Amino acid sequence: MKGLVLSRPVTFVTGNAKKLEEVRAILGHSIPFNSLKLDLPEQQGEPEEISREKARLAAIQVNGPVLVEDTCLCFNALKGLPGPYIKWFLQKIGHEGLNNLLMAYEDKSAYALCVFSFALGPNVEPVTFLGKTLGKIVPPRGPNDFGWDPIFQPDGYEQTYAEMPKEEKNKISHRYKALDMVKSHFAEVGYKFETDSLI
Ligand SMILES: O=P(O)(O)OP(=O)(O)OP(=O)(O)OC[C@H]1O[C@@H](n2cnc3c(O)ncnc32)[C@H](O)[C@@H]1O
Ligand SMILES: [Mg+2]
Repeated sequence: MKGLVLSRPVTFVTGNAKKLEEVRAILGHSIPFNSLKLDLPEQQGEPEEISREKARLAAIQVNGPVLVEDTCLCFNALKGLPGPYIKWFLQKIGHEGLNNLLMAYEDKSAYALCVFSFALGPNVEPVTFLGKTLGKIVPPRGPNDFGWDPIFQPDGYEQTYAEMPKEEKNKISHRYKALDMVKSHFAEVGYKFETDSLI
């Protein structure tokens, strides 16, 4: 649908202010969007389906074009767990507990996975965009202001996500990579916006 005109900006639906901060920094004005704080139910299942279901629910509530994302932290020694359940693991056992999950394993490697889903509106099948950054789980280092950033050290870096400048994280992160795919999709489809209201 080349050049499809959207009657309103995309609504990025999230309950997480730190995610929103990074999405704003990464997207800039490339896609006109506003944000809506909705704590959508957390589904179970495979990351892509969780993200798609989130978009379906968001599109019904917003009754318009929506963007959502679900983030997973996957430990290779645990065959990808905690994965999409990282939020509960983080809440219940914290950074130390997450390190302890790998105590019995040599393999501390992990990857951060971000799955964005975009739906044009209610009852329109969402499209998903994945971004993955490889790294390893380490004892916490750096400011504790965003989730599991202090325990994730991306491959090729000596710093954890938490220790590195935000601009650096936003150039290499799982969120940056997934949003890059979102931007390419919007460019390919050539969405036009009637309103050019920006966030
Ligand atoms: O409303 P939504 O968008 O769902 O926001 P959320 O906070 O519930 O986020 P998720 O469902 O994606 O759960 C992912 C968990 O991982 C955390 N998280 C997400 N992205 C992160 C990042 O880039 N660095 C560190 N922690 C992150 C987030 O705070 C949650 O605890
Ligand atoms: Mg969530």
